[in-house]
Parts: sequence; C-alpha cells; structure tokens
Amino acid sequence: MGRLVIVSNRVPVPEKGGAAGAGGLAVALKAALEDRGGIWMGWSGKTSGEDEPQPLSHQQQGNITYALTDLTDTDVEEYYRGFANRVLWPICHYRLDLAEYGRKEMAGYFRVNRFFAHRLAPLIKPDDVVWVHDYHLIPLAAELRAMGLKNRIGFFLHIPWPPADVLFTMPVHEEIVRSLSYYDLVGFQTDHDLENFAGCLRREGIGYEVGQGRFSAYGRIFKGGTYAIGIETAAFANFAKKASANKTVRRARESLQDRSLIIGVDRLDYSKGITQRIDAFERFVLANPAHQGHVTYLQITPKSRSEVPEYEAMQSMVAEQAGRVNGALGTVDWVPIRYVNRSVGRHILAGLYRLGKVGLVTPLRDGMNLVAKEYVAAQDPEDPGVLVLSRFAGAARELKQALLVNPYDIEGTANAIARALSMPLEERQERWKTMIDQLLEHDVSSWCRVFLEDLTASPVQTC
Ligand SMILES: O=P(O)(O)OC[C@H]1O[C@H](O[C@H]2O[C@H](CO)[C@@H](O)[C@H](O)[C@H]2O)[C@H](O)[C@@H](O)[C@@H]1O
Ligand SMILES: O=c1ccn([C@@H]2O[C@H](COP(=O)(O)OP(=O)(O)O)[C@@H](O)[C@H]2O)c(=O)[nH]1
Repeated sequence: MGRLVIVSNRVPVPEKGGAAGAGGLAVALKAALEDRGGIWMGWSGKTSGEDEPQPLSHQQQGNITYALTDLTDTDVEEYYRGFANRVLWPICHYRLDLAEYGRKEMAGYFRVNRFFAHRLAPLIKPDDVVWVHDYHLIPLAAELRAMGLKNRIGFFLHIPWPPADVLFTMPVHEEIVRSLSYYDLVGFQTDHDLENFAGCLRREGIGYEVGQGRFSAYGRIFKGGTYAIGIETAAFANFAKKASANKTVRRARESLQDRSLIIGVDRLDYSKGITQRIDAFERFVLANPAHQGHVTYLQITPKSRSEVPEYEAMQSMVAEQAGRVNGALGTVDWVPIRYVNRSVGRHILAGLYRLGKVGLVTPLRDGMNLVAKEYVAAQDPEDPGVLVLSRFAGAARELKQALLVNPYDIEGTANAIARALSMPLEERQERWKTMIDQLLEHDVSSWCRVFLEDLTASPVQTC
C-alpha cells in the first residue's frame, strides 16, 4: 500500500503535547496518515510580503511529514480572500448577490494552484495516493497531471455544490468543472450535491453518467460519490460527559439558574443564518410570554475571514442585532441573548452543548455542519435536548429526527423552538436515539476509510 498524501488549504499541525484541541477531521486524517505514512501539505497561514516564498518547511512527526508553504500577500488576497472566499464560497452557498468576480482574482486562484502543484510534485512517489480537500484547490489535479503525475488523486468538497443555474453565473465555471474531471474520485457531502453536479454536466452537454457512479466528461472517466463527513462521535460524547466537571461549564450552568439554555455555535459567516436565527428567537419570546425570563440563548460566534468585506460587515450587524433584541426584551434581571464573539475550546463546547435544552443550527446553506452532529453526540441519554436543524444543512440528510426547519421562515423556526422546549421526554429520547445510532455508525473514521477504499478501487485516469 502506497503512502497517503493529503493536501488542504489549512493544515492542522498538531501542537506539542498532543491534539487535545483538534477537530474530528484533523484527528481522522492524522490517523489515516499514521496508518500508512505520508504527507500533509498546505498553506502555512503565513505570508512572505511580495518576496518569493521560502522553500517548503517540513515538520516530521512520527511517519507523517507536514509540508507547509508560505504565500505572498498578493497570493492570499487573490486566491484565498478573492476567488475562494468571494466567488466560490458565495456561489456554492447560493449567494449570487455576494459574489465579486474579478479576472485578477481568478488568475491568482489558478496561479496559486499551479504553485502548490510545483511544490508538491517532487514529494510524491509513484504509488502514493493523493487526497485533495475543498474548494480552494479544485484545479490541483489538473496541474499535477500536466506535470506527468499518474497517481490516484481524489477530491472531497466540504461545501455544497450548487445547481447549474447558480454555478453557471460564475464566468469561469467551465474551467472549474473541467478541473474536477482530472480526479479519479470526486466526493460530495450529500446526494443533493452530487445530483447538482451531474445536472451541471448534463445541462451544457459537458458530460454524462456512464453507470456505477462514474461520469464521462472532457474525454475522461471519473467516479463521483457521496461521503457525508462525520465526527468522532464516541469520543465527543465522552468529552461532553466529563465536561460537566469543567470549571467554565460549571460556572455557565450556575449562571443559568433555572433557565433553559438554547445554544447556537457558528463561525461568523453569512451562510450560517445567524441574523434570521436571532429574529426567530425574538419572535419566539414575543409569541410565548410564559418563556419570558425563563430562557437564555447563548450564541457562540468566533470571528472568521475578517479581512473579507462581507464578513467584516457582519461583525457589527450581528452584534447590533443581539444588542437591540436584548434592549427590547431584556429586563433588569434577564438578558435573553448572550452573544460571545470569540472561539471556545472544544472540551468546553462539548459541556455547553450538553447543557443546552435546544441546539439551534439554522444555516441558510451548509455543506454538512458538524456542530449539529456534535450537539447530538453531547447529549445526556437520560434527558437529551432537541436539535432544531435547517433543512438546508447537509446534516439534515442524515438527522431526520431533528426538528427540521426552513431558516427563511422566521415564524416556523420560532414555533420549532417552542415545540422543542415543550417536547415530552419520551419523544426526545426516541428522536435522539435514532440520531446517535446514525452518528456512531457513520463517524469520521468510517468517512475517511470509505473514501480511501473507493479511491483506491477506482480505475486510474489514463490521460
Ligand atoms: O479555513 P477558513 O477559511 O477559516 O474556514 C473554516 C472552514 O470552513 C469550511 O468548513 C466546511 O467543512 C465542514 C467539514 O466538512 C462542513 O461541516 C461545513 O459545512 C463546511 O462549511 C471550509 O469548507 C473549510 O475548508 C474551512 O477550513
Ligand atoms: O468557538 C468555536 C466554534 C466552533 N468550533 C468548532 O468548529 C467546527 C465548525 O464546523 P462546522 O462544520 O459546523 O462549520 P464550518 O465552520 O466548518 O463551516 C465544529 O467542529 C465546532 O466544534 C470550535 O471549536 N470553537
């Protein structure tokens, strides 16, 4: 068995002293790398002014090599902030209104992918299997193939794939679709994303399905499949149980007094539906006077991509909205919304999820949404809380026993909050049991194993 080579924009290099803070994806991919030995390559997160970046920096940890490259300021501006986060991200999240096309940014995106390929290719041995992650690096396989690489190369898209009518508004859509055809396996989070992808191929006669999950396009045959990413379910459930003893979690519990906790946890991102959610919470409180003074809505929202204008604008918008609702509804002894605009460690989050009677996860569009899965895993089996989940999160394809809502329907979400808070114990337990069984069976390790098995079994590209 050849080594595994993982490529992603961000690389979670483990800190000294272990991976206590690492998320499930990092843990699962690290375990797969440890099994077969290999390389994890990506951006160091650092810039090198406008100078030619330094050579790749290597960090060896056991049989894993972390290979990190700096980028220039222009690279980061054009590739990461410009094209990845102001074109691909909004388009894939159905926000045509927010996409800012620029020829310079598009060129920068393809240039940085070529640069990644040139840095990576010399490290790859003929029987290595390469697994590329996410929208930042779609053209990487085409660049590697152009350099003569014949290895198996797989791609997994963590975010949604939109329908043809949405994707085709992007001037460079054909190049993006063509780039995917250079992979041996292209993985999506849900059946809807895969259907949308197939629809894009069909719409302009670019390609078609040839059976057994394979597509023919641009003279190449490749496989497409769905691989819903999971979490480390059993480990996370364990953290949550133990976290009750954590000082911060204990203080949070005491501060609630006898109020029911409603919890939301999201990066500050317009795709997460945070403003609609605050509106829904306000509507719920106004429509249910009996709950006034007896609920606390904790919204944990770390800053994200703050140098991208749309994200910067959201920062003050959400803070002002939370302040306005607190001003309008709060009383001298009750603050309805606790808005935390910074990151909280995973162990504490696990304990807070477990305190939450309602997990409010209402993105307008989301590839998967691991928070939804973590909330379920963290619950006390004897007295589980209720997940209120957007039907537009990838997680909704699996977690059908959540209270599924349309986040654009403010009144509907408000009603779901009320229903969740009054749901009888037996119904909560039944719903939770079905969801936790699903999450235990389809955890992040099985996601990783199944993707790699399918990639290894797929025929190698012959171009
Ligand atoms: O690296 P950033 O620009 O700071 O963004 C953070 C990550 O956000 C996205 O996450 C997605 O992947 C999750 C796991 O599959 C999925 O549950 C979620 O729905 C997606 O939004 C992005 O795709 C990552 O590449 C970023 O690192
Ligand atoms: O303060 C925070 C907020 C979020 N997260 C983690 O960040 C991830 C968010 O993943 P998700 O798929 O929900 O959304 P993304 O941010 O990747 O779009 C989850 O594992 C959360 O536990 C965290 O560790 N601390």
